[in-house]
Amino acid sequence: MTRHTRSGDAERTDIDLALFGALGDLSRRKLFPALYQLDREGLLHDDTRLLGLARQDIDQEAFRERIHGSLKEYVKSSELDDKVVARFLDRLSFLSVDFTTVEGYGAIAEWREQGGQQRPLVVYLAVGASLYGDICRHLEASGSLDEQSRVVVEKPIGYDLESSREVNDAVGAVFPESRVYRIDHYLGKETVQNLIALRFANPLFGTQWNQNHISHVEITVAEKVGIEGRWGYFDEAGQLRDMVQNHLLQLVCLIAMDPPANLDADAIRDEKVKVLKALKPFTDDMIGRDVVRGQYTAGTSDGTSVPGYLEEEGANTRSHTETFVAMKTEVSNWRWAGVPFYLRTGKRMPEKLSQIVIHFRQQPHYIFDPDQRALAANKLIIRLQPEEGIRLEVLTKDSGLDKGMRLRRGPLHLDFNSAFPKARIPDAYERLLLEVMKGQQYLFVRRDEVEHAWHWCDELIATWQDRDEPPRRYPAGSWGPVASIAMITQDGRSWYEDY
Ligand SMILES: NC(=O)C1=CN([C@@H]2O[C@H](COP(=O)(O)OP(=O)(O)OC[C@H]3O[C@@H](n4cnc5c(N)ncnc54)[C@H](OP(=O)(O)O)[C@@H]3O)[C@@H](O)[C@H]2O)C=CC1
Ligand SMILES: O=C1O[C@H](COP(=O)(O)O)[C@@H](O)[C@H](O)[C@H]1O
Repeated sequence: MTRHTRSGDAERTDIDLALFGALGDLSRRKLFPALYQLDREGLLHDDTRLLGLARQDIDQEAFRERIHGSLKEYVKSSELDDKVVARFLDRLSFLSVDFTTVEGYGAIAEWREQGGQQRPLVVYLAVGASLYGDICRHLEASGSLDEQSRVVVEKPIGYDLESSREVNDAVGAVFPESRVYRIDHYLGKETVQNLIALRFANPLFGTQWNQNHISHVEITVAEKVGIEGRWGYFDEAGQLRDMVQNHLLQLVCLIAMDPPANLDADAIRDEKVKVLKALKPFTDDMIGRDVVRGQYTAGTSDGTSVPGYLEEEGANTRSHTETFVAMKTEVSNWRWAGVPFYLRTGKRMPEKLSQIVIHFRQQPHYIFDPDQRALAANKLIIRLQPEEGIRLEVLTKDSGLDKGMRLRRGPLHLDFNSAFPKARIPDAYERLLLEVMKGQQYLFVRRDEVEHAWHWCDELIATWQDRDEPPRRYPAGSWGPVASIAMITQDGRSWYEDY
């Protein structure tokens, strides 16, 4: 078993991994490339075995060929090492199973036995949530599990609070919470984890992190892509369920939470739950003023014409599903009362950009040029992607004999790529898979977090539905509906645009 230390060192953990949905998009694009990278970094135990499961009836060789193809497509050629590729492919086996019937599951127990020694089984469910219950039950019934087995489940966990409870109940009937790993891949991103280090390792920020010193917080998660051929899924969900319920609310939690007593998973997750419980519910009049829903129309992306949402393949041309949301919310507690959190996320924006901007308050008494007053506040910009880094905007005197005491805004900049040039920034799934293997849950979402997040979103969606308003249009390649700019300017502020 793994010995975990606070410095992150861990012996390589010997596990068996059973990947359900091994021929799907997520496995191809993310999971196999991430597992390969772990092997390349020497983080997979020599004896670790990987079993792919899907419906298609293909043999071992064809499976390995497919996975080799995925590595060639999704791993940089400079990172493909023939020796490691051969070793990695050698770990793979494949089983064709219909996940909905118990018959095929006996072969999984046999594969476990062939492996000889008793190593923990990690079950990764890279399939739709409607299959989670069947898979867990059949695994148990076929004797494939023991008290060390753990399960990894993908988002979305349901469609609303009620359906998420059904999914969690079905998984929980077989696996106790301490062995359930709910993925939110944003928690695996390097800079997101850095939020914990930044806030709780630096006294400078620790003492300033509250409503006395911070005027407002901005979170932007802009995507350049549209819905990528996923109309069926996306139109049911919309951007609120697809991005806000999980990724953006997790970011809010990490910014707003109180310091945990230690770095144990439950200490961190207890604090996150308190934030979710303190999110201010939206009333009908707040929705009209503080929330903007948008849907993209035809426009351009990287200079090329792209269709609008309603012209995407498979579209229902009357859909009111939102592809953009901007909102002002608040965490109603002593630390944050009166501090707006402005969130926005959308598809088909001009660029892929995820960043958090912490706006500090101005000095209580201002003594410089009145024309420069708007400049006079520090900002902390935490860039999640691309070009991960942290920048603190500070004010200094503009140099030159003729400048008097004119102020100049300048950055104290920590760009991870240039500060740590040899360190490859791992993909989120690499970090998350490694933590599952080590049996560490702090980067995974606990059931009550999911449920509080759904509760808050469900109330918002119910009010939207009562209002029955169509989303506002924005052309693909823009920063969203004009109303999202008006929403923040009504408070005398603007979205941070120094990209
Ligand atoms: N794709 C992505 O980028 C992301 C996906 N997710 C989540 O990950 C999960 C998987 O998504 P994705 O990879 O896109 O899905 P896909 O539809 O691309 O893949 C599904 C996989 O499951 C297998 N499968 C489905 N039903 C059965 C069945 N009854 N019996 C056996 N095998 C079955 C398919 O096998 P076969 O090919 O043989 O039919 C296929 O390998 C979903 O929950 C999704 O929401 C989350 C975040 C991002
Ligand atoms: O979970 C999801 O995330 C992606 C965006 O992830 P990122 O790591 O590229 O920022 C989003 O496109 C997708 O719709 C959503 O399901």
